[in-house]
Amino acid sequence: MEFAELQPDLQQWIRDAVKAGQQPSVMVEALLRAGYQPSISRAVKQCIADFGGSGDPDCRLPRAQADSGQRFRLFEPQTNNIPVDTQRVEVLLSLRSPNLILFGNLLSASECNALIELSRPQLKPSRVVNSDNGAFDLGEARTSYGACFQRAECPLIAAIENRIARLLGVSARRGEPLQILHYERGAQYRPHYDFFSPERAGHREVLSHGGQRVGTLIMYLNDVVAGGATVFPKLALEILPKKGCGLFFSYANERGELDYQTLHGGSPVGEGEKWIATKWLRQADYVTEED
Ligand SMILES: O=C(O)CCC(=O)C(=O)O
Ligand SMILES: [Fe+2]
Repeated sequence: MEFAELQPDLQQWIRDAVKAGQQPSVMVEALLRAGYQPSISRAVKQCIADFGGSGDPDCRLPRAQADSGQRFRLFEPQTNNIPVDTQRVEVLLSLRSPNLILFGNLLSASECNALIELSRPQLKPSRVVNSDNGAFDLGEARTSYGACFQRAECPLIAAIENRIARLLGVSARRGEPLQILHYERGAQYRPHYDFFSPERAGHREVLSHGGQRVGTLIMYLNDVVAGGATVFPKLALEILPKKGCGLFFSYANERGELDYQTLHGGSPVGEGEKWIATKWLRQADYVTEED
């Protein structure tokens, strides 16, 4: 059993034990007693190899992840009840290929409301990266309004980012700034890919900060009266927004290649309004000139 394939909370348990200097044999024994298969010892060995040295394990990437380039670890939940700090996160849907998980109860209602109020005064028309020249263009492909928050910009954002990091087993430093989007009635985000095309000149600059994007987490901040689903046209899948839920998907298939099945968009809001918060995750730490 590979360490990278374990549930995030089990990974965390093993990392914490390694960090605390626990003997591998004692850890394996405890895991076997808890009902894990003997192959769990392999995962423990990998964790020691990756995190056994000095430094804070939470801030380093497991080697398996770092080596695998664009491939995001397959997130395979074993339970639909994952306690992460203040929330009991539920798993409502899990798809292996592409890897896509719908989480319930990821954010509390008051966190959703607070994120909306925080961004209201800062909303500006959304832009898309022009793949030819790297400029951030306005366009009818995206008719929402957005606001952006630097990592850990305030305690609320930091708490949410830390929760995401623990849930997905990924350092918060790999996250881009949190983006809040507001769609009014009729507004939409046409189907697109969240990853960058390395061969397009305009994407080279964005790739220089932390490499390729590997996954997206869309958090729904309100209930939409009608429409506004996140749609995956190639999968014939529609996810209707529900306050507090989170939709995670990663873009690499089993061979580590970018998966074009992850084409997705926000369909037009039919009635009411739609608010989401998006966290994109990179291959490596996301750093900008300000860092
Ligand atoms: O509005 C949606 O549901 C999709 C948003 C999206 O694709 C994104 O933020 O990258
Ligand atoms: Fe997207």
